[in-house]
Amino acid sequence: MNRAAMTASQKDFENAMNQVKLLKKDPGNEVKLKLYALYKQATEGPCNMPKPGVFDLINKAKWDAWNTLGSLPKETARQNYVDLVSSLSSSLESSSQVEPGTDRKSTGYETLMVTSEDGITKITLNRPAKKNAINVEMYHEIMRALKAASKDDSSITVLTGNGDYYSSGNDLTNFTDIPPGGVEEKAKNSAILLREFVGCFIDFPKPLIAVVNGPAVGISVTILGLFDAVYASDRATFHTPFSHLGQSPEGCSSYTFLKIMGPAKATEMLVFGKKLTAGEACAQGLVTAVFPDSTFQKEVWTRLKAFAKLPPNAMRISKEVIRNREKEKLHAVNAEECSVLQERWLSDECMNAVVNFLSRKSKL
Ligand SMILES: CCCCC/C=C/C(=O)SCCNC(=O)CCNC(=O)[C@H](O)C(C)(C)COP(=O)(O)OP(=O)(O)OC[C@H]1O[C@@H](n2cnc3c(N)ncnc32)[C@H](O)[C@@H]1OP(=O)(O)O
Repeated sequence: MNRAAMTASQKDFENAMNQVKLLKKDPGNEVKLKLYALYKQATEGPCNMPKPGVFDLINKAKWDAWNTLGSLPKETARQNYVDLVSSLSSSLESSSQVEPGTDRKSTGYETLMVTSEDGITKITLNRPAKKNAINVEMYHEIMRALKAASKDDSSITVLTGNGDYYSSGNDLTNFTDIPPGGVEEKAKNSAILLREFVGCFIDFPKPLIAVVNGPAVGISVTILGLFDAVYASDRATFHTPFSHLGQSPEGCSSYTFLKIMGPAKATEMLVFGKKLTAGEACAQGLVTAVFPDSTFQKEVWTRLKAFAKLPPNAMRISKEVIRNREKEKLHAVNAEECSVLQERWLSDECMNAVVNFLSRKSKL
């Protein structure tokens, strides 16, 4: 009897492991850690591995989850794993039944909303609960959306944010997903991703407009120098706290900001991390126009719809004439900024700043 139950449980365990691979929705980090811990306990018994170092955030979280299970018997861990997967499968299935074919699914983007209407392709950063922080998936999706927009039949392209923030910049948890090659490989991959991401903005062929609906931080600010117009709500702020984060400027801002506002003002922002109000950013040339938050959407979209009626080829060619002679320079600046950052990401200053944010010791 006992033996039959154990055999059945082992089979269920294997089925459950397969079911996890087939889950359509990500169950979230907390659940994934529980699954990991139960799997390790069920297959290897109690955790007797040395505790990973403080910077090895992912392995430390895994170790903590496993270690918490103490001396839980292997069979119980196996059963708990099976129960957790079964509850997970039914809850994820039922939630997808409640919202069949939502907008996000139909557009094929997880972190963005992309619409095309009235000659305008609108790309909306859509992680409002995380202040539209740009995670790795969002970097890839923005590049995909820009490539699609460059070829669609819209005249202009707009980037904006959903919720109270435009974007809080790079998602600092991007730094916690360390590949087998360690932090050096992570820094190298991030530099490659960043270079490709910024390159898409440098090369974007149509008028590109930022509708800055709220505060903007880090890379969401620096790339504004590559936009053709920037409209801001008077609630928006512009903040590039690179020194606070042990990092250095990107998005070609080491070149564009100097041209836009001059070296003294650019240094205040990029080196000393001075946060600008929308009015200040407009006075310094980073922002095209500022509108009261209460009428922001109405005024901006009226203006954009009028722009989108202009002859698209003329706009595209005018942008080419204005921007093309700078392109080579911008790509060179982008490459240099990424290689400097690759080193910075490995510095104690940067690692401490990320750990402080993740352990909620510091906010901007
Ligand atoms: C691979 C390419 C790299 C490119 C290099 C790019 C560099 C940069 O962009 S540097 C700038 C990085 N950004 C930051 O340092 C901002 C960090 N965030 C904050 O300081 C604050 O969250 C805030 C001031 C933006 C907002 O504060 P508050 O209004 O108090 O809201 P919360 O802190 O409670 O945020 C809500 C929720 O969102 C999460 N979150 C916000 N920003 C980020 C972020 N940048 N990365 C990761 N997560 C972020 C925050 O953790 C909260 O999450 P929960 O605790 O789960 O609710």
